[in-house]
Amino acid sequence: MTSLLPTHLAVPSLSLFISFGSRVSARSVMSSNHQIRVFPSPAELALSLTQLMINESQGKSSFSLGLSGGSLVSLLTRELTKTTGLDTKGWKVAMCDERLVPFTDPESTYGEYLRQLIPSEKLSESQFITIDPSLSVEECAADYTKKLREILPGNDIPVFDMLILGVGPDGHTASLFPGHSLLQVTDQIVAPISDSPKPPAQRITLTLPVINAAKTVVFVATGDGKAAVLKRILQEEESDPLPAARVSPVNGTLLWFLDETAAQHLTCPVEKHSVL
Ligand SMILES: O=C(O)[C@H](O)[C@@H](O)[C@H](O)[C@H](O)COP(=O)(O)O
Repeated sequence: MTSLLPTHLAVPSLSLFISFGSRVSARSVMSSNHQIRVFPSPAELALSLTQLMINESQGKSSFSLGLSGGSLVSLLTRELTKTTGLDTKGWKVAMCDERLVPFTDPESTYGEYLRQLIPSEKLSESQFITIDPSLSVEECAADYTKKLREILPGNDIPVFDMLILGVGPDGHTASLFPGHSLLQVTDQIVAPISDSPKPPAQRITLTLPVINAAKTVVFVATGDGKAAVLKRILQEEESDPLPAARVSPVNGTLLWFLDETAAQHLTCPVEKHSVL
């Protein structure tokens, strides 16, 4: 099959287009800037994701990347640490959201990337844009806003090259939770949250305007626990859409990277990929 994506977003893989059923909503229709890719296993997904990151950053003097926490950390770092010939010199890595805890706390997302990634020397600590966990959550969001504006100057809304997001079984993404007032924020690029339903309660998060300004947004979801919510996000037209369903890059590309278990309830068109 010929990919509709720009060549830098095409992933070298055996891919087979399949269309399931007839229940297709506007959200789930694949287009040149919206694709759902399904992999036989999380390992194949991670390999393809790494290839995508390499393709997108190749030949660029700088590559701004936002990473999420949760299960993504080990899925991604396991693959990145064994990738050879990776040129990450220009990479600047921010967090799509971060928990307000010291970096030594196992709950710290940056702390986890640090522990799992730095020993492999694929990235250095200085390439990460980190929060200051000694601040109050409001000050922390303001400080992180300043740091992001420094690395991504020139636009009212900073434009990341790539954001990698997870999705919770409740449909949250980054630290944007269903029904939360942060979903309405339009005048901040980083917002504080003190009542996160997923512990720890205090976090900072990118807001929807900055997520939707990114050039490429990749959602990663694996496992049974995500299957039901993915069907809602990708196939239902809800009057009050779940946070992950509100992600729709204005000028960018939206890619869903799922394993077969997470995609088990989808009846919309998807691309099946196998890279091993
Ligand atoms: O603080 C965090 O945990 C995240 O950054 C969060 O937004 C995560 O991406 C989702 O909760 C999915 O997490 P799982 O993949 O672990 O379910």
